[in-house]
Amino acid sequence: MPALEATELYRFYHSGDDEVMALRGVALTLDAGEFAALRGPSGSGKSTLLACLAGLDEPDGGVVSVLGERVTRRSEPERARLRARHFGMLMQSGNLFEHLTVRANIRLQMEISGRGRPDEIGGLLGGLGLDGLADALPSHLSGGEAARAGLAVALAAKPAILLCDEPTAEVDEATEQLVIDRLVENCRSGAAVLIVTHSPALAARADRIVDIRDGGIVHG
Ligand SMILES: Nc1ncnc2c1ncn2[C@@H]1O[C@H](COP(=O)(O)OP(=O)(O)OP(=O)(O)O)[C@@H](O)[C@H]1O
Repeated sequence: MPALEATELYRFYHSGDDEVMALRGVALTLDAGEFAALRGPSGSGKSTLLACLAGLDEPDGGVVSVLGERVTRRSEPERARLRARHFGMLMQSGNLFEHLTVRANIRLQMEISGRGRPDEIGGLLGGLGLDGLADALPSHLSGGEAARAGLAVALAAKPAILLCDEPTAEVDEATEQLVIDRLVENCRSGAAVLIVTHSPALAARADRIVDIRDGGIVHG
């Protein structure tokens, strides 16, 4: 059984009289232990796809299943339960509660998912080059630090499926390698990993490249 399976996903947006077809019949299967990089130009549908896969957005057509359980066409509380149980997510923004420290954000994720231990937080942050920032508030972090703190939250519960939107967008090369190493590590421990990225270094470490154009997968 695949970790994540999407069939015939469609998503339309309306603005005024215009209709944008953000996803047009996307099919994607991701196995446990597989590391896939999702590439595509701006506006091609990458963030929309991630949101639909994670059950953060409801597609207008198609089905998403996680470990054999359907995510689509369920109530928000049911989708939230599936997200907490199976997913780690890093989106382009909104990954951290601004009034909570980095440590408290990670603890909250551990509590919601029922997995991970507070004594692991130091190691998690150290592994992402965030030593000394456990007690910082998100507003005191740089863009790159906030993305890595969001990634620490996503990794905290050792999710079966990890979905990340450009985790290395704002970091230097050495830090990028650190982030890639953590992603690969999680994948080797059995997670299915899908990363939206423009980074050649990250794509080079992926088992598989998925290319999306105009809401349709053209390769992978
Ligand atoms: N809430 C929305 N309302 C209307 N149109 C939207 C909305 N969200 C996305 N779109 C449109 O859907 C298409 C896909 O957007 P999406 O954000 O998924 O692309 P992307 O590949 O992630 O882009 P980027 O790399 O710039 O983040 C674009 O044409 C975008 O303008």
